[in-house]
Amino acid sequence: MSTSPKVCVLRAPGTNCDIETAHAFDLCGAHPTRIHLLQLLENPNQLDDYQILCLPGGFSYGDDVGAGVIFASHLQGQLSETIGNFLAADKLVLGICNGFQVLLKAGILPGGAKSWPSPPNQSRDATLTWNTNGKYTSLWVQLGVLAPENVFLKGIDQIELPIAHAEGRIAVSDVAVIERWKANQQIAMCYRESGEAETTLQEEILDYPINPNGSAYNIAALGDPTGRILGLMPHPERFLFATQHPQWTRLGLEGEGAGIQLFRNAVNYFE
Ligand SMILES: NC(=O)CC[C@H](N)C(=O)O
Repeated sequence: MSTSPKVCVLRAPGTNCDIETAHAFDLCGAHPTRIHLLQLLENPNQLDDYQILCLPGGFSYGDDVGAGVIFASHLQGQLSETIGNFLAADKLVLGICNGFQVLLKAGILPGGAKSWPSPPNQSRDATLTWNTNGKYTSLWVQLGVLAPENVFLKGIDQIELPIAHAEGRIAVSDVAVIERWKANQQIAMCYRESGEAETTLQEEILDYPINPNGSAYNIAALGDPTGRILGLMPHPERFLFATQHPQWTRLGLEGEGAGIQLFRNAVNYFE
């Protein structure tokens, strides 16, 4: 029996990408509902009704303390058990930009269910921090997929998407972290030059604007070891239609934008 998944698009004060993210899931036949974090805190059990949890982009709590930190502390605190149940089930989690920052700062990534619950103030082996250029940066980037088994990335080899962030640089405590991610197929996407035949993980940090934020190993997205969680800095919900691409006339693009495939893959998982 095929069912359309219910999607909880969880927003907090300062989230600003929830409407278009819900629209992306809607276009793919899912049933998205935008839920405010304060509503979920009042009744955490409502999350059990959903198959996909999506944390959209924006400026939750004004990026005070650090992008995603306050939102993350709510997930680690009052919602710890609810999130734990969600992660343990055969369900999907997607974090886009600020949502990725929340997933990483809460400890939902990189370990997923295995490393939950994740107490606040625990030392982390990776974080998202300020772009090397010290500025909020908004441009289109080329990405290569390195984890084709991640549910969201099925059938995508490379993709062009926009980024818009100030704290998008992946930093890791040491190279052993990268080795572990590599072994578990957790390095989901990397910034790359356009026109290259294949994407390889390379230590050399590619120059701006190819790698727009100076991320270690040019990493743009991470998954958990099961491939059911994805966090990415680029915004797939901003490329649902060809006409959203800045060069759509020159390139002769028509119809859908490439970003919609991530949402469709998530919906197809439940068929
Ligand atoms: N577009 C976003 O989600 C931005 C995330 C975050 N506010 C940052 O600037 O890093």
